[in-house]
Amino acid sequence: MVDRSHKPSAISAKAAGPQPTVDVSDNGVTAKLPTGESVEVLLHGASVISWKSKGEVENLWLSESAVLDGSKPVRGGIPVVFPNFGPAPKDHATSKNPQHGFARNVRWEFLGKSTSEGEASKGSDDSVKLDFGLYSTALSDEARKAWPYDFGLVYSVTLSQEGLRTVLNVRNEGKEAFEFQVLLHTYLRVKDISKTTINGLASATYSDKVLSLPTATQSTPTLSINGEVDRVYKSLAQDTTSVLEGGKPRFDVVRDNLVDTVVWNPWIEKAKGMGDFSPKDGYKNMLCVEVGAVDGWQKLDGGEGWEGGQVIRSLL
Ligand SMILES: O=P(O)(O)OC[C@H]1O[C@@H](O)[C@H](O)[C@@H](O)[C@@H]1O
Repeated sequence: MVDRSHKPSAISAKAAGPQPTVDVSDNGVTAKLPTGESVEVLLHGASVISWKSKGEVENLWLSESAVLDGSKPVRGGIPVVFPNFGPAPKDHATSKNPQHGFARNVRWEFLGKSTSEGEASKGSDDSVKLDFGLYSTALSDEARKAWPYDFGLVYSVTLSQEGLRTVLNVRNEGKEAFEFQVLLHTYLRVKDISKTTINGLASATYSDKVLSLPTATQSTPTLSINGEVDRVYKSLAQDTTSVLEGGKPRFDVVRDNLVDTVVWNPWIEKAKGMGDFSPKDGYKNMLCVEVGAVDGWQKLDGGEGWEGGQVIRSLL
């Protein structure tokens, strides 16, 4: 029977409510939820450059002199590191690639958005997912020569009230196997690095680039940052790394199919040496907690796929 009561159904009542907005420009994509959260992604490197929680709190640190015109990687936000982490090793197929690979330094394609309505009964929120793609066919001849594999990357950035999810899907579109590393180089914004601590790394093995130590063990349950830090924590048992401010939870960074985490803060001298790092005392307001698969290599046979990512929760 046709319902002529004109009572809105639960579904249409929800659909009639405010919807997420997505603005696409030549340079990037911005999405905003009706509850106030927002995310901004540059097509250059598919770099997330802003993620705000309800109340307009910016969660990511972006250098005031970050170069956003596509001529170099973005200093801040979340650059995507692929297919090599750090300087490419001489004896590997990535050896001709730049530091941290090419993905953060090329223009990606916006593939589209999808929105989903939350269901209170399942404890889920409204969310908006933005998909970005990068294919070997879009690389310059020079970049293709340096790393001559056929690949397809899809990077999905999902904004919800719960937090920000960023997931990278890698496909080997060719016949020949290739090896890669992945890192989501997240610059978290903190109020005061001297009051910031990190939990979730206890007893983990790490390499320390500042002290040139190939192997060390995290002896304290909590890590404080009192100087330059550049460590690769490997094969972490816990999937969550927590950042606290003044002892209060500020961020949870949850890894999915990624077992390593880099902790980086350049401190005074290294910050001075980076032309695109400002203000120069900006190291006091940032902390990189970078989830990845960077210890050794992921091997992907022709036609195969791999996926890994993170959810960052802002706990204010
Ligand atoms: O200056 P880049 O290439 O963005 O790299 C920044 C830092 O990135 C971190 O992931 C590395 O562990 C550091 O060694 C490096 O200095």
